[in-house]
Amino acid sequence: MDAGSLSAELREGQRERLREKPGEKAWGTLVKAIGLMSGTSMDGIDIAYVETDGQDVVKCGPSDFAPYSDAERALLRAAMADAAALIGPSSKREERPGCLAEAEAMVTQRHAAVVAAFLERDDLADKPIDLIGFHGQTVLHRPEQGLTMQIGDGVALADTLGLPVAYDFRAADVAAGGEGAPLVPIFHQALARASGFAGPVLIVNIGGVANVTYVAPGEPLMACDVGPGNAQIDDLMRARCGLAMDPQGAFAARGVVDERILADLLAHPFFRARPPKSLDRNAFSSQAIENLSTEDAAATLTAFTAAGIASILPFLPKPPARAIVCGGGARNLVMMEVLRQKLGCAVESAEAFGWSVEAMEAQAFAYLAVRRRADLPISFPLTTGVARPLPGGFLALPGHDTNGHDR
Ligand SMILES: Nc1ncnc2c1ncn2[C@@H]1O[C@H](COP(=O)(O)OP(=O)(O)OP(=O)(O)O)[C@@H](O)[C@H]1O
Ligand SMILES: CC(=O)N[C@H]1[C@@H]2OC[C@@H](O2)[C@@H](O)[C@@H]1O[C@H](C)C(=O)O
Repeated sequence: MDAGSLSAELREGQRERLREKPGEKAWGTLVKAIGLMSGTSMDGIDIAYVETDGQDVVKCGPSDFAPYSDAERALLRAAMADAAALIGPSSKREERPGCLAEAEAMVTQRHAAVVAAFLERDDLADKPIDLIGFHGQTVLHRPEQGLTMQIGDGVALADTLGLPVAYDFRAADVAAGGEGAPLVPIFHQALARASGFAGPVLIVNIGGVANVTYVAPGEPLMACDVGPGNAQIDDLMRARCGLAMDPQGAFAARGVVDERILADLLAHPFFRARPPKSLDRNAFSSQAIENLSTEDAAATLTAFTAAGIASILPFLPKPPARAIVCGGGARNLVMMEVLRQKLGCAVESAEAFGWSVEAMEAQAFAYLAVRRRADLPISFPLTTGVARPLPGGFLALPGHDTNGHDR
């Protein structure tokens, strides 16, 4: 079957479902999509269901999270170290040296299992899925060298699930001279527009790395990575206490910020660089906090993340009227408090607006998959630095090669 007849069959399936449910609102042009995100904190896989036209209409449904085991996380860390071998003028992003091939197979299989389990949910029983958005796991991000690598085999995932899969979303942007990240801003903009905020809004995502999106009526979408997120705090907690994170910021709350070390950390040239800009997970060293107590180190790293986020303020066209925080960092009470001090505006959790703290990125990749299918741009001059709005991602159809060619 070719790509055209497959999508015709999907469209027919969609009509069939609408016929079956006369009482339901006919979301004729909406695509039923699942988004999958394995973020830089490497804590696990977020999965979310979204119905969207890839533009203004976004209906978010159920979501879930599946943690990686310690062994899987160790394999991802080893893959990240092995990916560093690809840095250099002759590097090719298709290469999988060291344990990268094993890690990629694990990532693909775990995602397939997570989707299969998710589809068993009762609340998805009457929602046949049209499309999957598969981010994969970033193991290397060096846009200045034309290199960004997300492992995860989209073609294999499409075959395993028997569903179309959009994947490898960052490559086209980096190939066109962009930063390749962040990509979630166009989704943030859709949410913010639907909420009808009157003034400028700063959406702050605190995952492994922190990034922001600035949305203001009548102004172009603007976004960038802003500094470290939780990754260094997680590394500290794992190394010192065998914990996955600083729960609710409890360690940071008992510590004292080392202002000298904080100032040194903030002297990094990244914070003075104009956006667009993006970061590798391991861009910042944790050496400076090695001699501090765990509590003081956690307090200092938490303040570092919050100050990094605030460092974007001078680059914004107008001061934000409010900041909306998503990503796991929104669960860190100390982080939220320090952000309130540093941003000088109302700082609220995404949940205050009915948005998801945890599932936002997975939802975004469902939305971006739909944009891929519709050939709509996902990156923009003021989000990744790309010269003009650019679509991104490849589409794998079951039994077909990337972008629908028969195998
Ligand atoms: N209850 C909590 N208290 C403190 N920190 C938390 C809590 N829950 C989550 N976190 C932090 O959030 C992190 C996970 O955040 P998130 O899921 O947004 O990351 P991610 O998916 O890797 O994101 P990104 O791709 O944006 O880097 C955890 O590693 C942890 O540091
Ligand atoms: C290269 C890469 O994977 N970057 C991630 C990372 O995690 C947060 C921040 O750094 C952001 O730039 C991006 O992820 C989100 C999902 C994005 O593209 O918007």
